[in-house]
Amino acid sequence: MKFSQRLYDKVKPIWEQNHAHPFVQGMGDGTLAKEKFRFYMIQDYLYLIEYAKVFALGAVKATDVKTMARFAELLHSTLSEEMELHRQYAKKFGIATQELEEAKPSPTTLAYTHYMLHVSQNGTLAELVAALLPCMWSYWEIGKDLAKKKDACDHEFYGEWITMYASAEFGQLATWCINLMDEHAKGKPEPELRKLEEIFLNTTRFEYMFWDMAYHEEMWPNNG
Ligand SMILES: Cc1ncc(CO)c(N)n1
Repeated sequence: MKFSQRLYDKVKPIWEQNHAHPFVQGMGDGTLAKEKFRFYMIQDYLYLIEYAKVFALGAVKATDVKTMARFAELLHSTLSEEMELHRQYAKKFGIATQELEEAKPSPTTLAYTHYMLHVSQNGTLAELVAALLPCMWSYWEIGKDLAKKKDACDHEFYGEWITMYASAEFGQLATWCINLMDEHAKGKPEPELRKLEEIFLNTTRFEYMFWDMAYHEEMWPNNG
């Protein structure tokens, strides 16, 4: 069995919870409150700034030029394409550039991004890939799932989001990451595989928490 299949089986129940989450379902049927999506967009923009740095670290840790180039492409496409989607949404939702740039991360955004950066800075390339894989893979799965729903891709607010994450281009990036994980897991002893599995599980848990944080527009307690 491929290592990625083992990872998938391990987190399947959590991914099912992601798909069933009212935030995700609300994007799919178009009923999600705009305020919640606005909150999500701002937090996700902050998330992507840190996430892009994980790709930069991937380029640093890559041991061949081809992998290095691919990480550089991912860094570029995150900054110019994925974050451009967010900037366009910000315009649509009346979020000024200044508000976007001055926004502060919620506890969940901070914990999630810091965990990913910690693993990426201190771990092996395989550990870095295990940390970022749930982000790409689970968004692609959610995108494809929502795109199947009637009219979802044409929705005034959520259609562009669904179209981007369901796209073949995004799918190719996710597939590349899945293959890279399998390549780097090959021949590794069981204790190392268990460590990779734990990292993958942790960022999967954070993905769920991110949806939940957005749905509840959760910042620090006591308005602090
Ligand atoms: C929280 C989160 N996970 C994954 C992605 C996909 O890149 C994203 N934009 N945001």
